[in-house]
Amino acid sequence: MDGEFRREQEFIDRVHRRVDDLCERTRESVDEALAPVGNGRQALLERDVRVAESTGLLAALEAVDGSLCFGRIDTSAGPVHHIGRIGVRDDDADATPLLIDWRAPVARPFYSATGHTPLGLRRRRHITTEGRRVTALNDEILDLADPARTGHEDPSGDAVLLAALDEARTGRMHDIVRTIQAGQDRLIRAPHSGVLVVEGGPGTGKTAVALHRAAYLLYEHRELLARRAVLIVGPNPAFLGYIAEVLPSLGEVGVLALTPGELFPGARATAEDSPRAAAVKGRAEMADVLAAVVRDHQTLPDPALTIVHDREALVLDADLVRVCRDHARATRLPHNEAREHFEGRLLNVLTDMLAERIGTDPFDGSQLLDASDVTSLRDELGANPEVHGAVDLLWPRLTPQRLVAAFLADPTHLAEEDADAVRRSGRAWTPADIPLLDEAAELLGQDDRAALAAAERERLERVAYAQGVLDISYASRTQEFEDRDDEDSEVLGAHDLVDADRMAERHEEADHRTAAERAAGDRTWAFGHIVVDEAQELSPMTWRLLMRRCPTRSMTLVGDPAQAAEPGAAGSWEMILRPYVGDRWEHSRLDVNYRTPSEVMDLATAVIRAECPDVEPPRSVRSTGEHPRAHAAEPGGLAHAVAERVSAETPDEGRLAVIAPRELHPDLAAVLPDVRAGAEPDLSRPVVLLDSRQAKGLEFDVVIVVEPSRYGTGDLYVALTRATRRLAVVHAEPLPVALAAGL
Ligand SMILES: Nc1ncnc2c1ncn2[C@@H]1O[C@H](COP(=O)(O)OP(=O)(O)OP(=O)(O)O)[C@@H](O)[C@H]1O
Repeated sequence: MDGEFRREQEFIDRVHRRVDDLCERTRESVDEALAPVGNGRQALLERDVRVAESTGLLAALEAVDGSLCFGRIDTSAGPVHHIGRIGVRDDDADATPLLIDWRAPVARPFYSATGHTPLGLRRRRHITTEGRRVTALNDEILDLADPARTGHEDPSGDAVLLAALDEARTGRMHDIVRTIQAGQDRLIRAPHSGVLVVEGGPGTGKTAVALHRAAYLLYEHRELLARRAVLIVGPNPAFLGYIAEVLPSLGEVGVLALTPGELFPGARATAEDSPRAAAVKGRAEMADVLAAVVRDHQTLPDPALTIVHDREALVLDADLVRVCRDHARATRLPHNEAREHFEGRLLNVLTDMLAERIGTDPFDGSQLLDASDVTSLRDELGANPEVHGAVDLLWPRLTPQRLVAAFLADPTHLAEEDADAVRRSGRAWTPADIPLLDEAAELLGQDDRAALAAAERERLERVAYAQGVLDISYASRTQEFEDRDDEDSEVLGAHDLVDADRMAERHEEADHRTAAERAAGDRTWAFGHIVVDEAQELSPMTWRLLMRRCPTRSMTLVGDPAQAAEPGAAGSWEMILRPYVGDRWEHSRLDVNYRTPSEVMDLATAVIRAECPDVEPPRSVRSTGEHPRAHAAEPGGLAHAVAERVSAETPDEGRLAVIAPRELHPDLAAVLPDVRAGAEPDLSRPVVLLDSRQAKGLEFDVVIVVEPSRYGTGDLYVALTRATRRLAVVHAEPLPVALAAGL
């Protein structure tokens, strides 16, 4: 071990000792806090504070164990900074920063300095560790005039990146904090406000950038985002499982990840639509259709309704009810909220009718009832079940589920062929129904205001209580947890981990829900930031839903129109965004493919260009020398040919995916050992069976694409670009022409 190695090892040991120490003290603090305390309010308050502080800090510290420090920058001015997944301070009187969080401004040159623009750096060092042991140093000299050399120089500057890309896949996405490239870094650290669109071909790191950006924003705007949470929308459950560990490993917990089929609390999509039905349901015009459907429930009596009150028959005809309906509609309130106005006006009409009937002097026609008599009459009418029945009939209370289910059973306001496409027989919701439910909820509004007001009163009491807890926490903060204003104020404190709202929620149900968890159950939650992956797939109706969830329009949208399952489903970014943000959005491109070797990418490029000649696929950063191969199966022997390929290609380390049309899955699962066909593939297994939609966003060391002629071009392009090392194609049917030409 040379001197450079030894010094880095000593440094890494020191940081780990410090973190172990912090963990130990934090654990003790949790144990102490959890020990029985008296029933006194003060004791309980203090315990809440300590548990909240300590468990959050512990989670952040434990999440990064083993890969704490990965870089170092030596500045021309002299100071040296070590960069890590979290920031750590020394135990000395000044709490000197030992390790700088990768997101801190001081760390930025580690990612963006070049020989041309060294940003004040002399040298950049990548430190590779296995567990706590330093295994490699890779240095880049950024100030060529500086003669000092360490013997660990990496002249190409990309050895660490290429080694990371060559690693066997695990079925889980890993963070890229060690090797974020300058172009990616710029997007990760782009300002929080506004809409940022990141477009790029397969494997260009769009998902990685979006997730690291979320982590960066949670660091930069942690107060706001811990309170409002970040929503990540990904294409399918397998994808969300795949990315699940990236953010916690970066130390972030204020994140809610959902598929489009989970965006409406209280309903979950479990069925699939035909492409035609999904397209119809996704059109922006569906908002008008649903508004018309709601209006259809605000009916006029035909024939007239008769209400018997005190033996008087009061007749409500269409003209009278129309007046009430116009009045309620003029309030422009959602349907369930406007009902009260309808009911009020209807009662007035009935009261006038009744007063005239029973209160008119038969001799001179004057009104015998005074104002208080009329009020009593109105109250009596208001208690008459027949009046309630009439209101229920003419302006019923509606739930989004009832409204949308009734609409889908008998679709109205649609052209006949569209109605035929969306008419459903089953009861399960599909992903395309979710934005319809949300739209319906907007149109209907709440009808339980009394209950909500009571709940709000209770909540405010709990917030007041929790504020007391936090005030104690602030007054009793230790230096260890104290937040600092300087550039690397990375150690979390109670005020970062909890706020009064969140604390209040804990007391509501004695649970420990984060803002993200609360947001999951609240349709009207306004997120602090929304990240959408595979954004090219979302329909205009889903965009409407998402924009409602983000009134500040702070969003990161990543996608690749060439990978769209239904080309042009939502139109261009401009068409999507203009209605919501005008031209106030930024568009950027990533054009280096970090996943797919050039041999595989060349083939995928030929396939996509055959249909979309204008597509500009990304340039692969690696080549493996292994060309994709086609394997023709005997008639009837497809499954066995696939099984043979799987056994020949399964890597010792890493993952293999068989990507096949859904209808072939039962036959394939029957011949592939340990492989199950199902809606939610288990990516932790060495061999996984998927269809192309399920493979979106994922990657595997080896990919076998089965019967490619059955895919649309977008889906085939996705399937072909999932491999990090090798691709094989197995088919019994003729291959698509462009694919055959490239193999
Ligand atoms: N700077 C980087 N350092 C190391 N690995 C990287 C880097 N950028 C991207 N990668 C890796 O490249 C692979 C592809 O990245 P990612 O999945 O984010 O691409 P994508 O653009 O979302 O792809 P697709 O559109 O095909 O789903 C991942 O394994 C990711 O970790």
